[in-house]
Amino acid sequence: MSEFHVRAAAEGEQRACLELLVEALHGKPVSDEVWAKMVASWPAAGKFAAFDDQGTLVGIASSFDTELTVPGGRKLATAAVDGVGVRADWTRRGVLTSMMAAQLADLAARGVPLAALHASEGVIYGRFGYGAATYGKGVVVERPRARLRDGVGCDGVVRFVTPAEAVERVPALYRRFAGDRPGFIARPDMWWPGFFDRLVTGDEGYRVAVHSGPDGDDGFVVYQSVDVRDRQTPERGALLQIRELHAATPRAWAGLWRFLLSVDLVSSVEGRGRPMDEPIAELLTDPRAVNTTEVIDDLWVRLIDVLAALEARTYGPAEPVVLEVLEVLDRQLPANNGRYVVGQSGVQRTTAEPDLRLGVDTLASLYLGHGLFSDQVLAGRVEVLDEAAAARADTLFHTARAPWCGTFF
Ligand SMILES: CC(=O)SCCNC(=O)CCNC(=O)[C@H](O)C(C)(C)COP(=O)(O)OP(=O)(O)OC[C@H]1O[C@@H](n2cnc3c(N)ncnc32)[C@H](O)[C@@H]1OP(=O)(O)O
Repeated sequence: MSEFHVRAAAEGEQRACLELLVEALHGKPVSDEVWAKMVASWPAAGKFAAFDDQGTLVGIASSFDTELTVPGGRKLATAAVDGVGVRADWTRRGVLTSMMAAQLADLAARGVPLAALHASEGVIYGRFGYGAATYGKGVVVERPRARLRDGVGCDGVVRFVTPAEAVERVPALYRRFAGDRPGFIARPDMWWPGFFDRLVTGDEGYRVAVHSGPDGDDGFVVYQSVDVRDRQTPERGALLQIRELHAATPRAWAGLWRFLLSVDLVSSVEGRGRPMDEPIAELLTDPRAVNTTEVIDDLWVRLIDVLAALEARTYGPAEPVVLEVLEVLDRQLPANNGRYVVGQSGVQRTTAEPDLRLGVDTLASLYLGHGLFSDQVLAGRVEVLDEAAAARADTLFHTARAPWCGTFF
């Protein structure tokens, strides 16, 4: 069987890496025009590549450096893993496993405590220590039934901005509230051109509207209008599909929803991957105007440095628990193996007897506040050594707001 080796990608290999990734994801070939737009946001740095014994590229694992907001509001250095692919004639021979090992070792050596990604399939990344840490829901609001309660979202104004204004204003606006919720990531400058080129300044024709409240601009929505009428349903109006809706305050958020639900000739407003706790039904006189159409895993998180990650977040009001954390594969990041006492007054390594024992992938899925230790006990993913401990851990790790990323990378 042919051999392969993995190394950091070198300058000049970026386009081949992108072409391989796009092909693995069944996208269109990378034209010169597309490459010219991508080149600035697709550096060689942060890429591990696999080559066969002829030196031909067969796999790519890419990441960029960013920050992720953890419960309590601290922003922790994070590798956003933004492109993973293995050439179809090289899959299931350990190429991804080798690239993940190289990437994790590099991140650990550089002192990056977290990695995060959006997974193409739910079965790939658990074996590398990732856990599904945030979820999003799909919603469709039937506009004819959707009457807002009196006064909801009335104290601001919404205005369209041109594509050029959007490019100018929206990144700064996003920066103002990017730290708001566990799971948010900072969007580096190189993230935005791809977003605007694809959706706003290119052919897709998304509209961008900005909300202004008493203190100025405080939210924005990016959406497109899809004509779904046909001969059988001439009475139907358009479907508005939200791509992004972010706001600094609940009032700005409500004002943006008011705007979307006020657009004429619209039958429904759809959002995908919205926060699990987004209270749209609460705005309406008839909560049944809102249909939840799907729940999908959003951000997968990997704790590369378990102690640093646990120390960085805050905890709810409960007595401490001692967690025994096991790496999924000992050879990956063995320094993480051990016992940690976790409580409101801090986190330390300990030699005390453990209350709960769990894999680093399970801890990652609970880290940002999604889900309950108790449920993971039922799933056999948390071993209980002290019967009262799971309920304590539930309270310690719970967050008031559901974690959510809301940025696709
Ligand atoms: C963050 C992102 O970019 S997500 C996008 C990920 N990329 C894609 O989905 C593109 C299409 N798929 C691919 O390129 C490849 O199939 C990859 C990257 C998913 C997997 O690469 P491979 O080199 O085949 O993985 P590798 O051989 O190291 O497999 C390791 C283990 O994971 C399993 N595995 C890997 N991919 C899958 C999968 N899609 N479904 C089920 N099991 C899988 C393998 O069976 C193997 O299991 P084992 O250790 O029990 O034998």
